[in-house]
Amino acid sequence: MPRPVSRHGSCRTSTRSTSRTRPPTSTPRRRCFIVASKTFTTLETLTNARLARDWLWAGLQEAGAIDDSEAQKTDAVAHHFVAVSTALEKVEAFGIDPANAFGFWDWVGGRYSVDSAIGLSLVIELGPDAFRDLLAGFHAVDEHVASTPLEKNVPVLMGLLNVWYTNFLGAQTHAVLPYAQQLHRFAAYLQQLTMESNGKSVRWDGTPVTSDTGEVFWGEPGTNGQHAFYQLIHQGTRLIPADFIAFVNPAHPLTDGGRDVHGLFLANFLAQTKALAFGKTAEEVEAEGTTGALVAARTFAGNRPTTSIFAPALTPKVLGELIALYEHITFTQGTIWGINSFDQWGVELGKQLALQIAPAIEGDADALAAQDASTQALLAYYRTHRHS
Ligand SMILES: O=P(O)(O)OC[C@H]1O[C@H](O)[C@H](O)[C@@H](O)[C@@H]1O
Repeated sequence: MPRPVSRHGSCRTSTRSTSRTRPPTSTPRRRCFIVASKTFTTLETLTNARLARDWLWAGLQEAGAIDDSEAQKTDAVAHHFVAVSTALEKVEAFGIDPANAFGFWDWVGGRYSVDSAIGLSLVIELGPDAFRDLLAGFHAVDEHVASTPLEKNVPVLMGLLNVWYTNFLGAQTHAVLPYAQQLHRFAAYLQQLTMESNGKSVRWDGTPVTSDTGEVFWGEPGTNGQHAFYQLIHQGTRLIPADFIAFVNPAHPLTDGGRDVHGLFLANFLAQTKALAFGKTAEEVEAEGTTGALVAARTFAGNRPTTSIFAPALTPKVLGELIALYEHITFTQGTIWGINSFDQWGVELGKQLALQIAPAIEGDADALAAQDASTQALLAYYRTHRHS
């Protein structure tokens, strides 16, 4: 555990972390920064950390709390910053005392780390009880996976279904459609989990895979999607398996003219999955009085696969269960495909190239000359049009 830090107020008294790109406006004396980066090398994270450090120094100097000496600036960082990282020597080089770093294990990939020390900002935001409940949700699903026969093992069955949709029915994408606005970023969360894990084309042994792997995960809250892209899921030419996620009890109960708003809302969830499963035959369309070419346009083939995930309420525990469910689904698919769901060399390449290109953006002639023609042209455009 990091030791408490005080003197300037700082990490012992502050209660909120920040991951904003603009520094907070309140007094720097009361700010504690949590820099969360496993490798402590990620360009965006470290840039934000340096900006926060500059902001802190400037604010403390303006308030007369420190002077411009290196000793006092170093001391300020030691008192106002903690880290969550596995790279303790880099944490120290930044100026954070490694004793003020929450560690975890280097084999925990970012996309699997919210339930590790990386969740520190969540502990602060939600409180330790809620975070414990979140962990209990993860644990419940882990136990289920470890102790349930494969034919009844929910994440295994869902993973196998995804392999079936992808490799036998030709599905390219997978939609996740929560009927809860609080989960409006859940599909984006799952994009890192599933696509970074299973976006691979060679197996563990280096041989090329012989079938498609990792689907494109995407989605939006159902109430938005059903007025937008559901049309393609209902009647398009592509097969799009979809997970519908809904909750019996709403976060904010409301009534409209005496009717439960959430009940009306859930009617949509049930209607959409029913329509996708059973469609509408030409006979049913004609029985409604439709004739001619419109009959075909109003006919729905149905048999579009969906999975309904229905829970009592969106609590921290249920959120933990949901995340763990998808983690195990991802692992199941990766296992069937024989790929390593825990590396991400494609992302690493982008990070390395960004470090090489950054000097070219700043005008370094050698770095510019080292780029390919397309990147050089884009850099030339940038340098021509950049203000000041
Ligand atoms: O925690 P860091 O080392 O800063 O990494 C942050 C992120 O960097 C990359 O984008 C990786 O692909 C992610 O898996 C990781 O979560």
